[in-house]
Amino acid sequence: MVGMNGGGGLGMGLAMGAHPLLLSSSSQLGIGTARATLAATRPFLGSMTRNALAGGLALTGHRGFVSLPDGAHDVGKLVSSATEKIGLGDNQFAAGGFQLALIGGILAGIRVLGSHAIEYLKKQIVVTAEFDSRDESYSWILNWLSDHPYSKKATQFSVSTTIARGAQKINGEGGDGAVAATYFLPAPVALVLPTRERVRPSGSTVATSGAAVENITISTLGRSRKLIQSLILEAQLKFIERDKSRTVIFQADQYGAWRRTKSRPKRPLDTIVMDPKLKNYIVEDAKEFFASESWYSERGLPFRRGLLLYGSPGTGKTSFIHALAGELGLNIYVVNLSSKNLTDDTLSELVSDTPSRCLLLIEDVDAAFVQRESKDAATGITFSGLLNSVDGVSAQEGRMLCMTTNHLERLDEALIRPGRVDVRARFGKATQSQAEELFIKFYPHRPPAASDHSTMTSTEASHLTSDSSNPDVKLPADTFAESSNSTATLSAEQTEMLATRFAKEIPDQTFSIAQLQGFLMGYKKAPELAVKHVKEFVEKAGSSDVNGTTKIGYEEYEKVDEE
Ligand SMILES: Nc1ncnc2c1ncn2[C@@H]1O[C@H](COP(=O)(O)OP(=O)(O)OP(=O)(O)O)[C@@H](O)[C@H]1O
Repeated sequence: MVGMNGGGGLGMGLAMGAHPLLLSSSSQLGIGTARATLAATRPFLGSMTRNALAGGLALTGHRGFVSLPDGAHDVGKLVSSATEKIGLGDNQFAAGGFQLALIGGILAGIRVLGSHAIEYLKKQIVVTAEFDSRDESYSWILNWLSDHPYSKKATQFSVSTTIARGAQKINGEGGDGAVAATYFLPAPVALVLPTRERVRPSGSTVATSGAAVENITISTLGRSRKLIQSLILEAQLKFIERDKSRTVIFQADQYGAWRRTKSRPKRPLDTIVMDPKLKNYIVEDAKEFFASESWYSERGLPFRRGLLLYGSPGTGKTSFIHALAGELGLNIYVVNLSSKNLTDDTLSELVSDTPSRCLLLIEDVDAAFVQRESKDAATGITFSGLLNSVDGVSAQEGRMLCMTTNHLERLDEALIRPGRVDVRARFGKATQSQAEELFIKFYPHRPPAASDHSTMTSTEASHLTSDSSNPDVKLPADTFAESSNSTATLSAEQTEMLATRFAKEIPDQTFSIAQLQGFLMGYKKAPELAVKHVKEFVEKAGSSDVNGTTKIGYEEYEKVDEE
């Protein structure tokens, strides 16, 4: 390789001999001798060529220019006779320039031919596969490389916060944490000749392109593709195996292609607080849909289903779709209609590029359009473009379109007509029983035991909550045992009692689950304090103090935590 590069440098230098700049420079360096020689006698043109050649070499920084290879003499003779033939022999300057150009051309030709020959040879003896970071196969290979034994010995790493899988995790995965996940990715060493390269897509600049693109190239010696094929298959299977317990989320990138953005552990359906009948209906409907492809094809119906979830912010629409995807074992493809990069064509391509079994999610579908009018002139998509993508001929069979909106009334009827939307579900604010359910799910508790002596009596519990507005209320001593995590000491019965008291204070269908959850977050380890302060929270609702995240009685909480 080094040799090839060295040769390349020499060829370049000589090819540049045809360049006027090099010609004039050459004059300074060695052409004086050449001119004298030329003036004396033409048969010495060869030596002029040699001098010019030496000048060119000197300019390229080549140290060995004084000892030219023998072949150069032959080239010189060839060039001299060519100069004679085209009648430039009388004009020294023209002849000199022509000679330099010719030599440069010949040697550049040799160099190009040489690199072609090497490329050809490489193709004969090396099989190469290239993986682009814009494609999912890149993640398979990265994952495979990072798991491979050689990577454990790797001494070079790159650190990434954008690759959600396929690397040794050092800090929480997939956008759930406050700090971006960070991974050690082994830099490839010679195994089957993998190389990794960071490139910027052609035509883009630092200012215009976002992230640079990376390539991994894997080469194996020999002519058989089998090794690389089995490696790719192994990498893919390994990756799929890892994904089984996770929901992968894809988003359109700036080039209009799907890009895996994160993967999350599957969200269990029972973490979603909602009307159980509605939950069950949607889940069963989706399961039935995915199991009835032949039913659709027998009737000539497009094998697609549309689901529209509408309701106030923070009522669980998006969370439910994530849980549904987990339940069905599908990945989610998210389209952001407000994206400036999205045009009718890219949307149509994206929709047709989704896999045959997936959830296609368009969030806040009202955000881009009010009725048929585009909200923002800069949005590249039209209403008819959206409709065409949703149900055009290119729309992928076997996918479920899920749309969410906070404003059903703003949607054009055409978008939500049967055929495009088959199931509409309203997500309302929390009922009292949902507030109670949320409380129980929020605080972990011991499973009920036959003889539980440490349980709080119902009198204690009612004393606590009936006096919840009283700051001097005495909390039962055993509720806050030695552990700083007081919830660990609560039995199921205690938690249920507290939950009932909590829910009693929550007015029906006034707060979203997100708001209530935000309030409880202020008392992560102290359910009793949550109950104590819930009345205050409700009274202050609507004021800027209560946005669902304010910690009321923070100092008190800290005190409890220290005990
Ligand atoms: N019904 C629910 N069950 C469980 N958690 C919920 C529920 N509703 C909201 N949450 C919690 O509140 C947060 C926001 O919920 P989510 O994004 O699903 O609401 P949304 O209805 O999609 O809101 P938006 O309309 O603003 O997008 C999440 O952390 C979620 O866990």
